[in-house]
Amino acid sequence: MTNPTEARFSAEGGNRLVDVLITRLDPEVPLPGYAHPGDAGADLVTTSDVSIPPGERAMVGTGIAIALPAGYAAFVHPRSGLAHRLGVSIVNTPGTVDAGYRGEIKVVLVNHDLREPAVFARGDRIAQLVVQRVERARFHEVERLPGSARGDGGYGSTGTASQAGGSAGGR
Ligand SMILES: O=c1ccn([C@H]2C[C@H](O)[C@@H](COP(=O)(O)OP(=O)(O)OP(=O)(O)O)O2)c(=O)[nH]1
Ligand SMILES: [Mg+2]
Repeated sequence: MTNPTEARFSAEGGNRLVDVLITRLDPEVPLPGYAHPGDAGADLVTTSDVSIPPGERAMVGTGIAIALPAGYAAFVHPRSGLAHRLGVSIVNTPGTVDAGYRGEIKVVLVNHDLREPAVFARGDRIAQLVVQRVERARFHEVERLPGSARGDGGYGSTGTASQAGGSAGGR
């Protein structure tokens, strides 16, 4: 594996696998692990014990650094179990790890619960990393954009009621 910037692939089940170089900044942390075949996210652990007071946030280290191939990014996503059980998410979800980033992957956890502190021990799985192919845009400035069915409607313009009956104009 001499050129980390060139994507190399293999296959496993339905997934295309891309090789990603990784170093452990903390020799005791496990490599990011996929819990099941086909899972999109590989779990990341915290290297420190942390207690996040109600409504507050904390940046935790994961003890790993990676070199993604060019054309890839990794996204740090929350774990749904922590969200459901504890009210814990990630402030900047999903966090973006650029292909050129060689520092430690860190996670900015937030405790949305307003009563209980969120307590994690070193080695607990606190987030998941999703590696994805990404495009970069070439931006072409124009006077007028082409028309579309949506136009400038957004921010709830379609309402919340079911549209199964085909009625337009939501509320
Ligand atoms: O959850 C995250 C998000 C980012 N990063 C690292 C990798 C990423 O490549 C770098 C910069 O992230 P981002 O571009 O989101 O932060 P910024 O505030 O724009 O910082 P910068 O000015 O360094 O780009 O920080 C993490 O370790 N975890
Ligand atoms: Mg940035």
